[in-house]
Amino acid sequence: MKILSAEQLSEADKISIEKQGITSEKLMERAATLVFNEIHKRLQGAPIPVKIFCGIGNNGGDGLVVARHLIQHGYHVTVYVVNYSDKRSDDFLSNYERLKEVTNDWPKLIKKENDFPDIDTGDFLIDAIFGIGLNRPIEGWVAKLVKHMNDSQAFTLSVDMPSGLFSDKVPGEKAAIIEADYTLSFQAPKLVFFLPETMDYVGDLQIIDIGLDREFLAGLSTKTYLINKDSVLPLYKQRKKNSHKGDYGHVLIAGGSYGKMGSVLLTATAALRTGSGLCSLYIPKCGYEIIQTGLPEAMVLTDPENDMVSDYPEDFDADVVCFGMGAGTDKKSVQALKKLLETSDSPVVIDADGLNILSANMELLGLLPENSVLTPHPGELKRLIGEWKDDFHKLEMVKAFSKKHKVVVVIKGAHTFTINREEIFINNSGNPGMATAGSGDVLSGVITSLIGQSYEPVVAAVLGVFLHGLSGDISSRELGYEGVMAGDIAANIGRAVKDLFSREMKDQEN
Ligand SMILES: NC(=O)C1=CN([C@@H]2O[C@H](COP(=O)(O)OP(=O)(O)OC[C@H]3O[C@@H](n4cnc5c(N)ncnc54)[C@H](O)[C@@H]3O)[C@@H](O)[C@H]2O)[C@@H](O)CC1
Ligand SMILES: Nc1ncnc2c1ncn2[C@@H]1O[C@H](COP(=O)(O)OP(=O)(O)O)[C@@H](O)[C@H]1O
Ligand SMILES: [K+]
Repeated sequence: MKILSAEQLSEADKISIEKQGITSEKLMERAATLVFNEIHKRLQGAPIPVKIFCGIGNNGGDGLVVARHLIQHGYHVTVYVVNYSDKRSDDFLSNYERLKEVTNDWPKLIKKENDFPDIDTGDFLIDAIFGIGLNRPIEGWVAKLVKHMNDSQAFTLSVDMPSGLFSDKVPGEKAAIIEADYTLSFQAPKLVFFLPETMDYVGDLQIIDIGLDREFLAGLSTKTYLINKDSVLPLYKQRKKNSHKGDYGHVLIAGGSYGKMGSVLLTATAALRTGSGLCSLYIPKCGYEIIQTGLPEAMVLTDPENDMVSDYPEDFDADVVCFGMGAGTDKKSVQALKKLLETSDSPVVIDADGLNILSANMELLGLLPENSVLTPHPGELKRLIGEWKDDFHKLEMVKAFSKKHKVVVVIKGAHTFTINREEIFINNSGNPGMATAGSGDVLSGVITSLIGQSYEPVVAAVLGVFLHGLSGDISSRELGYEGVMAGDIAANIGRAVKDLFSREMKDQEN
């Protein structure tokens, strides 16, 4: 699914109005009626106080349309106009007039702090103050109103965007922003909804298709995508009936150290669960029995060292190598990674201590085979590329890094971002149950396995991250967030693949 900028969305508005021969007021009516429908579906006529805060632009206009429909359906509605200026938009004004059709209660104007209404925790708030038109931070009494709404702890639904969020930049640290419980956003997701610094304001997100011109939307170019089931289904390669283990890749996983053999065990398990034909591990001697007992399906080669890897078997014929989990950063392990990079010309996957070794020995970056995949969490990323000012700056820095070193970078997090040169793929599967030791090791195994099965590295990363998250979702459904362990995520990868094809789940998602 494409992620669009505010400019692209405004342009899509204009074109759709022209091509569909409708007025902007009609488009507002259509969009806001869909918002009303969603609210009505959930509230089912409940007699709770609904307080709608409308700005004076088109986001406020949406709020007025929603208000009209709610009043018509018998809800207990109070409409507030957040009167921060006198420049009301045309469609706001016409919908302000149209409220007369359904009520004699004129909206209450808020012009200063004294006008703020009391808000009870049990109220249902609709935030239609600002949408994609916000062009500077909210200030003065409007900022205090935002705080008043947030402090109330009342359930808050934002129309299009939580007011105070910009679609294309991170607000300042002390900015006033509505903390929505639910956001109903028009037509396309916005990048800020997924960034670590701003995603908490959004609450649960639902994108509403307001029927903008399909042809125009299809032609819009973007380099940023939200990845859901529909995006990954076409990437998946069906197995051939007439095939054998040699067709599904031989992966080699190198790493582990004394006390940290579980990490490579998890990676190798995940690789086999993702369908690798053959899986070998290159580990220190101390791990031999652990792996042979823990994963009889895997083959094991040992390093001359007992406690860490210090070397690399250069004549070993693997389709893809993954290096780093549990490896430590000893000088000897630096040599091991160096030798791997010097001998390999096909893409490798580097995770965990492999990344820490790269950060401390930047000259090794030049040895990375083209299209290698690096899978840092934010801490590892900082060591690798340095500090960023905010999440947008981080994305620019990672794009530059990806271009310079010709690698794919997977920034792990609640929404994992896969960055390939200019392109950004934002993952939309997964849950907080996956915040548990070793789940990153599992992800490396999944991605490595897919590369071994001949997926392009960037495709392996995007599909692998999605499957890993989906497997986490299946695991949490069964075990609860707290109960999920990394091994469960590895164990459920096959179910995640099956789940990709289940229609029922797909329908629930949208
Ligand atoms: N296709 C779509 O996306 C549609 C969008 N519509 C709505 O239109 C909204 C955009 O409307 P507008 O462009 O009128 O903008 P907003 O309603 O988001 O903002 C209102 C105006 O306030 C001013 N402003 C910005 N920041 C301010 C600040 N900090 N303090 C005071 N004033 C400030 C700006 O001049 C802006 O035009 C969308 O978010 C959506 O809710 C719908 O009505 C119809 C379809
Ligand atoms: N709140 C969350 N929601 C979704 N996915 C998460 C969440 N927290 C962690 N994850 C996923 O779990 C994995 C954690 O990886 P990492 O930080 O490397 O952990 P470890 O080093 O213990 O393996 C990543 O793939 C990340 O995207
Ligand atoms: K809003």
